[in-house]
Amino acid sequence: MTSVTVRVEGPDPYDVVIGTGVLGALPAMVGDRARTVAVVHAAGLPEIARPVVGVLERAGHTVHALPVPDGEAAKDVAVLAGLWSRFAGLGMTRTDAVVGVGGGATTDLAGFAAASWLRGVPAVLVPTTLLAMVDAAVGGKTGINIPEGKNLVGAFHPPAGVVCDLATLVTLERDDYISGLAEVVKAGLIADPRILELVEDDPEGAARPDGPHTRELIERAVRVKAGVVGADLKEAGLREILNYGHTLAHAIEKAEEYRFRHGHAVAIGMVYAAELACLAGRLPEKEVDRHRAVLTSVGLPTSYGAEAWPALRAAMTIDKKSRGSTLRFVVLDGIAEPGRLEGPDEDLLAAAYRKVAK
Ligand SMILES: NC(=O)c1ccc[n+]([C@@H]2O[C@H](COP(=O)([O-])OP(=O)(O)OC[C@H]3O[C@@H](n4cnc5c(N)ncnc54)[C@H](O)[C@@H]3O)[C@@H](O)[C@H]2O)c1
Ligand SMILES: O=C(O)C(=O)C[C@@H](O)[C@H](O)[C@H](O)COP(=O)(O)O
Ligand SMILES: [Zn+2]
Repeated sequence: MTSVTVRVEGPDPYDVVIGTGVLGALPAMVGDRARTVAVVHAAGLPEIARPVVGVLERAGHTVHALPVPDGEAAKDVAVLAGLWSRFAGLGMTRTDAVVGVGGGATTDLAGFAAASWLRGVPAVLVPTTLLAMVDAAVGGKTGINIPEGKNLVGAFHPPAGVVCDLATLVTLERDDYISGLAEVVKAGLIADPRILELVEDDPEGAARPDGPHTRELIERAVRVKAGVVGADLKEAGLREILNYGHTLAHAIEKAEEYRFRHGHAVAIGMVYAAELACLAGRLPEKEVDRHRAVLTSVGLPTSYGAEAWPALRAAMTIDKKSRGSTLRFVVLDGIAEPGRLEGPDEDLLAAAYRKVAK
């Protein structure tokens, strides 16, 4: 199968290579200057990390595999501090490199470890979940969680390259694959309606890594992300659209102590944002119905407990899009027409939540 390369523009442009058996692209991204390469990988994925280590060793690097906890548990300050100690022990200098292998949690952690070590060393990312391929590994947002909130500590640190080997997706748990579809659908809702049509025409196929349109869905979502972050790396404005659904989603993740899949939370959050826009007279009801239908069709949730509202409302206050005490939401005025809703009143916020509450 041939590969496709998506270029991400910005201060330091880089490539996202998508295909099967594409690890050969890694050495050029890591570069000749790196003597030591730290391969930070999810502990449960040694068989995926092994070929990464192998390809880099054959390219002449001294490679160290550094396992970290699987999933969201990796995005923790103690895990990050452990990596700093390992980097110190390996004598890593600014010409050395970090390679992150795993889902979005692992690439967020590895990226932040690279951003913070010596104030910044190169990071190359090898995402192994759908969500990490289409979203987390692209764009340079890195970070960890703290008990007070999701991704509250981090840095913008674009990778030197991203390699998406589609072969890795076959071992993903079904719910983890479906979680990634939420970010794919998000890309469709904010920018590329063809994504929505592909999912709506064959939701069962969209929910499998061997589906007929998997590659096109991934490529389209990566192109949406690349286009946005290439124009606005540091989220001065445009990039906020990638946060569609995330204001409520991050509050749900915090309430669930980060044991709730990110994509599942984003699915609920996007329906909430759609309900908000509808109640504010900006989005027709039929488009809210379309949100629910497309997300439900692939097995994503669209509702959450009614009793959770006070805690969720409190958690939304420190969303990164807030300015002072003013909450700001990404909303849609139509499909692929993102806008902002600033300082909605409390009755509107609560009324929209009642529409997603179960
Ligand atoms: N930086 C960004 O721009 C950005 C964008 C979107 C999401 N994120 C973050 O990404 C995280 C979610 O990422 P995720 O959905 O990939 O979840 P994840 O990283 O938690 O991975 C889910 C599970 O799948 C396992 N796994 C990974 N690859 C596998 C494979 N090929 N086969 C079998 N198992 C595999 C992981 O070890 C983990 O247990 C969240 O922390 C979210 O905040 C970041
Ligand atoms: O890349 C972005 O920008 C996004 O907002 C993408 C989101 O899917 C992602 O979950 C991101 O990590 C959320 O960022 P945050 O700034 O709200 O923590
Ligand atoms: Zn997200």
